[in-house]
Amino acid sequence: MSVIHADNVHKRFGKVHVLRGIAFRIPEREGAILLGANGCGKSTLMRCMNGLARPEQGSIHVHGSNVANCSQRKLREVRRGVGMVFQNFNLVGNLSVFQNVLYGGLARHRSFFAITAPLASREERAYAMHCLERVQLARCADQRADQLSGGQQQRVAIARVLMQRPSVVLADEPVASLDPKAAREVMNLLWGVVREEGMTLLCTLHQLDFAMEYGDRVIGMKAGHVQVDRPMGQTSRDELQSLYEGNVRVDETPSDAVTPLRRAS
Ligand SMILES: Nc1ncnc2c1ncn2[C@@H]1O[C@H](COP(=O)(O)OP(=O)(O)OP(=O)(O)O)[C@@H](O)[C@H]1O
Repeated sequence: MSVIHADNVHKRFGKVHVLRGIAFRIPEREGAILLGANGCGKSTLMRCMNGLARPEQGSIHVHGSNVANCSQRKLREVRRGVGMVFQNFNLVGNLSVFQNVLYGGLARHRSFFAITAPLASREERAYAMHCLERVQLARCADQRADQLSGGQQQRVAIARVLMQRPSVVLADEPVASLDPKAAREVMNLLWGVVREEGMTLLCTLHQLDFAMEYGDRVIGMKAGHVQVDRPMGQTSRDELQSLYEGNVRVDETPSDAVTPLRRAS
Protein backbone atom coordinates (compact mmCIF):
# COMPACT_ATOMS: atom_id res chain seq x y z
CA MET A 1 0.00 0.00 0.00
CA SER A 2 1.28 3.51 -0.83
CA VAL A 3 1.46 5.73 2.25
CA ILE A 4 2.46 8.73 0.14
CA HIS A 5 1.06 9.21 -3.36
CA ALA A 6 1.75 12.39 -5.33
CA ASP A 7 0.01 12.76 -8.68
CA ASN A 8 0.49 15.49 -11.29
CA VAL A 9 1.50 18.13 -8.73
CA HIS A 10 2.03 21.66 -10.07
CA LYS A 11 3.16 24.66 -8.04
CA ARG A 12 4.07 28.14 -9.27
CA PHE A 13 5.58 31.15 -7.54
CA GLY A 14 4.75 34.05 -9.84
CA LYS A 15 6.24 33.25 -13.21
CA VAL A 16 8.42 30.45 -11.87
CA HIS A 17 6.83 27.04 -12.48
CA VAL A 18 8.47 25.14 -9.61
CA LEU A 19 6.69 21.76 -9.58
CA ARG A 20 5.86 20.54 -13.07
CA GLY A 21 3.65 17.48 -12.80
CA ILE A 22 5.36 15.64 -9.94
CA ALA A 23 4.18 12.05 -9.47
CA PHE A 24 5.48 9.20 -7.30
CA ARG A 25 4.43 6.66 -4.69
CA ILE A 26 6.15 5.59 -1.50
CA PRO A 27 4.97 2.31 0.00
CA GLU A 28 4.58 1.72 3.71
CA ARG A 29 7.88 1.38 5.65
CA GLU A 30 10.01 2.43 2.70
CA GLY A 31 12.91 4.84 3.23
CA ALA A 32 13.01 7.01 0.11
CA ILE A 33 15.63 9.61 -0.74
CA LEU A 34 14.69 12.76 -2.65
CA LEU A 35 17.69 13.98 -4.64
CA GLY A 36 18.23 16.98 -6.85
CA ALA A 37 20.36 20.08 -7.34
CA ASN A 38 19.82 23.41 -5.57
CA GLY A 39 16.76 25.14 -6.94
CA CYS A 40 15.14 22.06 -8.54
CA GLY A 41 12.09 22.25 -6.26
CA LYS A 42 12.74 19.72 -3.47
CA SER A 43 11.89 21.99 -0.53
CA THR A 44 8.77 23.25 -2.27
CA LEU A 45 7.65 19.65 -2.75
CA MET A 46 8.33 18.85 0.91
CA ARG A 47 6.34 21.92 1.96
CA CYS A 48 3.44 20.83 -0.24
CA MET A 49 3.56 17.37 1.33
CA ASN A 50 3.15 18.81 4.80
CA GLY A 51 0.44 21.25 3.73
CA LEU A 52 2.68 24.29 4.35
CA ALA A 53 2.26 25.19 0.67
CA ARG A 54 -0.68 24.32 -1.58
CA PRO A 55 -0.20 23.14 -5.16
CA GLU A 56 -2.46 24.71 -7.81
CA GLN A 57 -3.02 21.36 -9.44
CA GLY A 58 -2.70 17.68 -8.60
CA SER A 59 -3.03 15.67 -5.43
CA ILE A 60 -0.75 14.52 -2.62
CA HIS A 61 -2.29 11.74 -0.58
CA VAL A 62 -0.74 10.97 2.79
CA HIS A 63 -2.42 7.98 4.41
CA GLY A 64 -5.36 8.44 2.06
CA SER A 65 -5.96 12.15 2.76
CA ASN A 66 -5.28 14.65 0.01
CA VAL A 67 -3.18 17.32 1.76
CA ALA A 68 -3.28 19.42 -1.41
CA ASN A 69 -6.89 20.44 -0.86
CA CYS A 70 -8.18 19.19 2.49
CA SER A 71 -9.66 21.39 5.23
CA GLN A 72 -7.44 22.92 7.91
CA ARG A 73 -9.03 20.55 10.42
CA LYS A 74 -8.19 17.51 8.30
CA LEU A 75 -4.71 18.89 7.69
CA ARG A 76 -4.08 19.12 11.43
CA GLU A 77 -5.17 15.50 11.76
CA VAL A 78 -2.83 14.38 8.95
CA ARG A 79 0.07 16.37 10.42
CA ARG A 80 -0.31 14.50 13.71
CA GLY A 81 0.95 11.46 11.85
CA VAL A 82 3.78 13.23 9.99
CA GLY A 83 7.05 13.93 11.82
CA MET A 84 9.40 16.58 10.48
CA VAL A 85 13.19 16.78 10.68
CA PHE A 86 14.76 20.01 9.43
CA GLN A 87 18.24 21.05 8.38
CA ASN A 88 18.35 23.72 11.11
CA PHE A 89 16.83 21.37 13.77
CA ASN A 90 13.93 23.75 14.66
CA LEU A 91 14.42 23.41 18.41
CA VAL A 92 13.49 26.13 20.86
CA GLY A 93 17.02 27.13 21.79
CA ASN A 94 16.36 28.76 25.14
CA LEU A 95 14.30 25.85 26.47
CA SER A 96 15.60 22.59 27.90
CA VAL A 97 16.29 19.55 25.77
CA PHE A 98 13.62 17.73 27.78
CA GLN A 99 10.99 20.39 27.04
CA ASN A 100 11.84 20.30 23.35
CA VAL A 101 11.23 16.56 23.30
CA LEU A 102 7.96 16.93 25.23
CA TYR A 103 6.75 19.33 22.53
CA GLY A 104 6.76 16.37 20.17
CA GLY A 105 3.61 15.20 21.98
CA LEU A 106 1.76 18.44 21.20
CA ALA A 107 -0.23 16.93 18.36
CA ARG A 108 -1.73 14.34 20.71
CA HIS A 109 -3.05 16.91 23.18
CA ARG A 110 -5.58 19.72 22.97
CA SER A 111 -3.89 21.68 25.75
CA PHE A 112 -0.42 23.17 25.52
CA PHE A 113 -0.10 22.66 29.28
CA ALA A 114 -0.27 18.89 28.87
CA ILE A 115 3.17 18.94 27.27
CA THR A 116 4.73 21.67 29.44
CA ALA A 117 7.38 20.13 31.66
CA PRO A 118 6.02 20.91 35.16
CA LEU A 119 2.44 20.01 34.21
CA ALA A 120 2.87 17.05 31.88
CA SER A 121 1.64 13.68 33.12
CA ARG A 122 4.06 11.18 34.57
CA GLU A 123 3.54 8.97 31.52
CA GLU A 124 4.41 11.76 29.08
CA ARG A 125 7.49 12.72 31.07
CA ALA A 126 8.64 9.11 31.30
CA TYR A 127 8.12 8.61 27.58
CA ALA A 128 10.08 11.81 26.79
CA MET A 129 12.99 10.47 28.85
CA HIS A 130 12.72 7.16 27.05
CA CYS A 131 12.97 9.02 23.71
CA LEU A 132 16.04 10.89 24.95
CA GLU A 133 17.61 7.62 26.08
CA ARG A 134 16.92 6.21 22.61
CA VAL A 135 19.09 8.98 21.09
CA GLN A 136 21.62 8.65 23.95
CA LEU A 137 21.10 12.16 25.28
CA ALA A 138 19.28 11.54 28.55
CA ARG A 139 22.22 13.10 30.39
CA CYS A 140 21.54 16.40 28.57
CA ALA A 141 17.83 16.58 29.48
CA ASP A 142 18.18 19.72 31.62
CA GLN A 143 20.57 21.61 29.36
CA ARG A 144 19.42 24.41 27.10
CA ALA A 145 18.97 23.07 23.59
CA ASP A 146 21.19 25.76 22.07
CA GLN A 147 24.13 24.63 24.23
CA LEU A 148 24.34 21.33 22.35
CA SER A 149 26.40 20.66 19.22
CA GLY A 150 24.64 20.52 15.85
CA GLY A 151 24.74 16.73 15.79
CA GLN A 152 23.31 16.54 19.30
CA GLN A 153 20.56 19.03 18.41
CA GLN A 154 19.54 16.90 15.46
CA ARG A 155 19.44 13.86 17.76
CA VAL A 156 17.08 15.84 20.03
CA ALA A 157 14.95 16.59 16.96
CA ILE A 158 14.79 12.84 16.28
CA ALA A 159 13.78 12.23 19.90
CA ARG A 160 11.02 14.81 19.39
CA VAL A 161 9.82 12.84 16.35
CA LEU A 162 9.83 9.66 18.46
CA MET A 163 7.75 11.48 21.07
CA GLN A 164 5.23 12.41 18.37
CA ARG A 165 4.92 8.74 17.26
CA PRO A 166 4.17 9.52 13.60
CA SER A 167 3.84 6.90 10.90
CA VAL A 168 5.48 9.13 8.25
CA VAL A 169 8.68 11.18 8.59
CA LEU A 170 9.71 13.96 6.22
CA ALA A 171 13.37 14.91 6.65
CA ASP A 172 14.58 17.97 4.72
CA GLU A 173 18.39 17.84 4.43
CA PRO A 174 18.80 16.53 7.98
CA VAL A 175 22.61 16.34 7.82
CA ALA A 176 23.39 19.35 5.60
CA SER A 177 24.84 21.44 8.41
CA LEU A 178 26.76 18.66 10.17
CA ASP A 179 30.37 17.50 9.93
CA PRO A 180 30.94 14.02 8.40
CA LYS A 181 31.11 12.16 11.73
CA ALA A 182 28.00 13.81 13.17
CA ALA A 183 26.23 13.39 9.82
CA ARG A 184 26.82 9.64 9.85
CA GLU A 185 25.67 9.36 13.47
CA VAL A 186 22.45 11.19 12.61
CA MET A 187 21.86 9.09 9.48
CA ASN A 188 22.36 5.88 11.48
CA LEU A 189 20.04 7.09 14.19
CA LEU A 190 17.33 8.40 11.86
CA TRP A 191 17.32 5.24 9.76
CA GLY A 192 17.50 3.03 12.86
CA VAL A 193 14.50 4.75 14.45
CA VAL A 194 12.48 4.69 11.23
CA ARG A 195 13.14 0.96 10.66
CA GLU A 196 12.48 -0.06 14.27
CA GLU A 197 9.26 1.94 14.51
CA GLY A 198 8.04 0.82 11.07
CA MET A 199 7.79 4.41 9.81
CA THR A 200 7.75 5.55 6.18
CA LEU A 201 10.46 8.10 5.35
CA LEU A 202 11.08 10.65 2.64
CA CYS A 203 14.46 12.34 3.12
CA THR A 204 16.11 14.99 0.95
CA LEU A 205 19.88 14.77 0.76
CA HIS A 206 22.76 16.22 -1.22
CA GLN A 207 25.25 13.45 -0.43
CA LEU A 208 25.13 10.71 -3.09
CA ASP A 209 27.15 8.33 -0.89
CA PHE A 210 24.63 8.52 1.93
CA ALA A 211 21.75 8.28 -0.53
CA MET A 212 23.09 5.07 -2.06
CA GLU A 213 24.00 3.59 1.32
CA TYR A 214 20.77 4.27 3.20
CA GLY A 215 17.93 4.67 0.69
CA ASP A 216 15.54 1.91 -0.36
CA ARG A 217 14.30 4.08 -3.23
CA VAL A 218 15.49 7.19 -5.00
CA ILE A 219 13.27 9.91 -6.36
CA GLY A 220 15.46 12.24 -8.41
CA MET A 221 14.24 15.71 -9.38
CA LYS A 222 15.51 17.98 -12.10
CA ALA A 223 14.07 21.40 -12.92
CA GLY A 224 10.70 20.65 -11.31
CA HIS A 225 10.25 17.17 -12.81
CA VAL A 226 10.76 13.68 -11.40
CA GLN A 227 13.57 12.38 -13.56
CA VAL A 228 14.45 9.17 -11.70
CA ASP A 229 12.15 6.96 -9.62
CA ARG A 230 13.39 3.48 -8.86
CA PRO A 231 14.70 1.15 -6.14
CA MET A 232 18.16 2.29 -5.12
CA GLY A 233 19.63 -1.04 -6.16
CA GLN A 234 18.51 -0.42 -9.75
CA THR A 235 20.20 2.94 -10.19
CA SER A 236 23.81 3.91 -10.77
CA ARG A 237 26.03 6.70 -9.50
CA ASP A 238 26.17 8.08 -13.07
CA GLU A 239 22.38 8.28 -13.24
CA LEU A 240 22.22 10.08 -9.89
CA GLN A 241 25.11 12.35 -10.86
CA SER A 242 23.21 13.36 -14.00
CA LEU A 243 20.58 15.02 -11.76
CA TYR A 244 23.15 17.72 -11.05
CA GLU A 245 24.17 18.36 -14.66
CA GLY A 246 22.67 20.59 -17.36
CA ASN A 247 19.32 22.33 -16.75
CA VAL A 248 18.62 21.78 -13.08
CA ARG A 249 17.08 24.96 -11.61
CA VAL A 250 13.41 25.76 -12.12
CA ASP A 251 14.08 29.50 -12.31
CA GLU A 252 16.49 29.06 -15.23
CA THR A 253 14.75 26.27 -17.15
CA PRO A 254 11.63 26.57 -19.33
CA SER A 255 8.93 24.03 -18.42
CA ASP A 256 9.46 21.95 -21.56
CA ALA A 257 13.28 21.84 -21.47
CA VAL A 258 13.60 18.66 -19.39
CA THR A 259 12.19 15.30 -20.44
CA PRO A 260 10.47 13.88 -17.36
CA LEU A 261 10.93 10.45 -15.85
CA ARG A 262 12.46 7.33 -17.14
CA ARG A 263 10.11 5.29 -14.96
CA ALA A 264 11.13 1.95 -13.47
CA SER A 265 8.62 -0.88 -13.63
N1 LIG B 1 7.96 31.18 -1.21
C1 LIG B 1 8.56 31.35 -2.39
N2 LIG B 1 8.33 32.44 -3.15
C2 LIG B 1 8.91 32.61 -4.34
N3 LIG B 1 9.76 31.71 -4.91
C3 LIG B 1 10.03 30.60 -4.20
C4 LIG B 1 9.45 30.36 -2.92
N4 LIG B 1 9.90 29.14 -2.48
C5 LIG B 1 10.73 28.68 -3.44
N5 LIG B 1 10.81 29.53 -4.46
C6 LIG B 1 11.59 29.36 -5.68
O1 LIG B 1 11.37 28.05 -6.14
C7 LIG B 1 12.56 27.53 -6.69
C8 LIG B 1 12.86 26.19 -6.07
O2 LIG B 1 13.18 26.38 -4.71
P1 LIG B 1 13.27 25.16 -3.67
O3 LIG B 1 13.70 25.75 -2.36
O4 LIG B 1 12.04 24.35 -3.71
O5 LIG B 1 14.48 24.33 -4.31
P2 LIG B 1 15.38 23.21 -3.66
O6 LIG B 1 15.52 22.13 -4.67
O7 LIG B 1 14.85 22.81 -2.32
O8 LIG B 1 16.76 23.96 -3.46
P3 LIG B 1 17.84 23.82 -2.29
O9 LIG B 1 18.48 22.48 -2.45
O10 LIG B 1 18.77 24.96 -2.56
O11 LIG B 1 17.11 23.99 -0.99
C9 LIG B 1 13.64 28.59 -6.48
O12 LIG B 1 13.79 29.31 -7.69
C10 LIG B 1 13.06 29.45 -5.40
O13 LIG B 1 13.54 30.77 -5.51
